[in-house]
Amino acid sequence: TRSTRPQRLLGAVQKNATRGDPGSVIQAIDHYCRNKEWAMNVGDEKGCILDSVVSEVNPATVLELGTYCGYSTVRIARLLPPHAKLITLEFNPAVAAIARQVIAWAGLEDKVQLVEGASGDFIPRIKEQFGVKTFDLVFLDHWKEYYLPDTKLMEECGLLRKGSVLLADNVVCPGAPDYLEYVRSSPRYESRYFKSHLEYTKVEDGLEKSVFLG
Ligand SMILES: O=C(NCCCCCn1ccc2cnccc21)c1cc(-c2ccc(F)cc2)cc(O)c1O
Ligand SMILES: [Mg+2]
Repeated sequence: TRSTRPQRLLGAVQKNATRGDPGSVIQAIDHYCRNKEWAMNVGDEKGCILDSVVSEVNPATVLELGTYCGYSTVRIARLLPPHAKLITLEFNPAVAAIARQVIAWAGLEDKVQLVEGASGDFIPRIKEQFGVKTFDLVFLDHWKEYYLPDTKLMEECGLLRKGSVLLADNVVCPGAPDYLEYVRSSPRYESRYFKSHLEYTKVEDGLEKSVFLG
């Protein structure tokens, strides 16, 4: 049977990237998705904005909602300090299996814990199951209609502290209008939009960075 897009993306990594070299994994994915076959990675342009936010926050604990093939997981994990932890959640087991191999090819498996499941079930269990108190950084890149309910759930579960940073992908395309309205109007967040483009295209998109004020 025909291979899947994630399988073909992994093939491009194994063919073109050097084991243990996260930069070459990032480059291999971007080259493949720009020249051969589009895929919904955060991409190189928004990826640079992601890099700058990760470097600024210098997080000890990171939550990523929406692993996909592990592109943004690799981008984030390669910048983390030695004992920092990144928990990433993927809904689709077949996609998660690809992401594990991409993360391993980059040599970053020790910094990353990939969990399979749905955010609504997973978020209330994080404290108890993963021994995490609060997250310094959350990267939202899963179902766009889940951004708002999951943010409220993280608040309710006490997973955010004064200064926690939420960074949301795709707030313009596909869009997360209710989430944007919430973080931009709530007195509990200081929000800023980083204008960019939908990965590998000229279509407008951007990242919304929102600092939780407690
Ligand atoms: O849909 C997107 N991502 C989400 C994929 C599914 C996530 C499923 N999932 C993972 C963890 C998890 C936990 N709980 C519940 C569900 C969960 C996405 C789409 C586009 C896009 C597509 C077509 C187009 F024409 C323009 C733009 C671009 C992006 O950058 C995207 O990120
Ligand atoms: Mg995205």
